[in-house]
Amino acid sequence: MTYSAKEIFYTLQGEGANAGRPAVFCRFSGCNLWSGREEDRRLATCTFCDTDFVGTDGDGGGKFRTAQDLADAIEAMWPSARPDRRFVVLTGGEPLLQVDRPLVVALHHKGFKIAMETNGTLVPPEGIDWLCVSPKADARLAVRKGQELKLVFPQPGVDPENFAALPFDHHYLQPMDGPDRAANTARAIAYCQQHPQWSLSVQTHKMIGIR
Ligand SMILES: C[S@@+](CC[C@H](N)C(=O)[O-])C[C@H]1O[C@@H](n2cnc3c(N)ncnc32)[C@H](O)[C@@H]1O
Ligand SMILES: Nc1nc2[nH]cc(C(=O)O)c2c(=O)[nH]1
Ligand code: SF4
Ligand SMILES: [Mg+2]
Repeated sequence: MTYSAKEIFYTLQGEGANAGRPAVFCRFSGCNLWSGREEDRRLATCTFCDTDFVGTDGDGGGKFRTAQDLADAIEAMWPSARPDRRFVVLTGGEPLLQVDRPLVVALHHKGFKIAMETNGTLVPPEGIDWLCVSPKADARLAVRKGQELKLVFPQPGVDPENFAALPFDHHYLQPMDGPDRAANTARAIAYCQQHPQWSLSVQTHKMIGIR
């Protein structure tokens, strides 16, 4: 299996329950819900993406011929201190187009806790330690349990109550970024206050100016 990564970088997780935690991010190339080309956005299944996941030309990106090669590249981003705190976030694009058991095994072998950000349309391999599922209005949800459900809000035609009963440890609303971010944030705050099962996830990395 050859893996294509847009970029690999060391930062803090910006979103959800692990916000603030140092993490290596591996952003896989490609997605099953959008080509990543602006001219295709309007007709895509997922239309609000805030991410460039096309190609392998970002910092630390490239093609990795084996799971071992990719795990080595991820390990190289972690500082020498506290190997016991190793934490990687597999994202994209859609990581489940590429993440497989050999990669999970190779990362665990190096002592990484593995988190994943996924749109929930594809079934993950065994062994992901922290699964964050972010449902999209027009896509069938295949992954219906995990640690964190993080719904971008508001999405036309999506009622958060459709997901409230799914067995996740945390249910988050994340305001949709874009031209209406301020209004979307106000609506998400109001929704959480009225439906206290839900908590607000703010994209803290964008506020503090880190990746
Ligand atoms: C870029 S996606 C990559 C992982 C996966 N494809 C997914 O959608 O979950 C990472 C996270 O950013 C969220 N996201 C994407 N565009 C966003 C936007 N415009 N505003 C807020 N969150 C957004 C996604 O819903 C997801 O939780
Ligand atoms: N700092 C930081 N935190 C994030 N959490 C989820 C992200 C993503 O793009 O998947 C992301 C990201 O791109 N940067
Ligand atoms: S599913 Fe995720 S990566 Fe794909 S277009 Fe939507 S937000 Fe972006
Ligand atoms: Mg992001």
